[in-house]
Amino acid sequence: MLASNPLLKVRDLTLTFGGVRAISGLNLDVHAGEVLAIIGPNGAGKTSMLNAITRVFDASGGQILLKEQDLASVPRHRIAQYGIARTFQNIELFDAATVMDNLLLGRHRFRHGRWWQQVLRTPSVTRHEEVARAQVESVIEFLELSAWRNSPVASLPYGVRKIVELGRALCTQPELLFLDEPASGLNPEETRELAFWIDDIRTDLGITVVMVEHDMSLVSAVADRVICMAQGAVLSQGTPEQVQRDPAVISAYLGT
Ligand SMILES: Nc1ncnc2c1ncn2[C@@H]1O[C@H](COP(=O)(O)OP(=O)(O)OP(=O)(O)O)[C@@H](O)[C@H]1O
Repeated sequence: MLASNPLLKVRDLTLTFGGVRAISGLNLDVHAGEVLAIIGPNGAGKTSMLNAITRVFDASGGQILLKEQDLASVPRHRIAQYGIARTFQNIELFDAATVMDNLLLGRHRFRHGRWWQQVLRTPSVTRHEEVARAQVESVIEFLELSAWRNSPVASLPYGVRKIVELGRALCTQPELLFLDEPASGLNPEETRELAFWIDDIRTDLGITVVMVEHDMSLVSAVADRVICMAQGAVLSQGTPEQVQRDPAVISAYLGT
């Protein structure tokens, strides 16, 4: 049974781009400890929803409440401090930098001290750097990335780059993790592996996961709950089976 007090509440959210209404009065809850999948036909507003919650775009109206705290006025660069991390549809990593350096960037929100303490490398700055490295090492171990640790990201297979991006998000030690089409570009075997990682992230690390995903094999394998969006709002929600069988969902996908 779902906890009565959601971790995240989205209420009457609206997002417009010029004359286009990408999100239109969206209401949804995310419960602590769940894996929630957001599905829906192209243009349904899934990525816009994710961008509004993670503050890439300013919503035109409505509320985004994380434990009752409204995120609407939180600047994008501070969202990680609220325990929120995300990955992107098109992987966003520093290609020339190594896996290790990309993961260390994920620790940015924990950077300690004023600029002069950083320059002088005071003991407390050094201590914080050690903690950062230890956290990065634990993520490398968790996601089995040690073989790639010193490789530039540009030299890695696509599927590994996706896991590195997931790792960078984990390095921020989030409470709530958003994944934007994590299976896109992966082959069926990589998608099956991804399902295990997502399950481990929820079970072993206790992180709540919200993923926007088209691949129903991944959704069925890991999602506790599915929300189908259409035209910027929630069309249907339930278990993966319930939503897949909903005639309204079938007709939204068929465009009828
Ligand atoms: N930056 C933008 N500027 C203008 N219009 C946008 C922008 N981003 C999204 N839109 C429009 O908002 C609507 C919702 O798009 P969005 O990308 O959120 O849908 P989606 O459900 O994620 O689609 P897909 O599954 O194809 O990624 C679409 O009509 C889209 O053209």
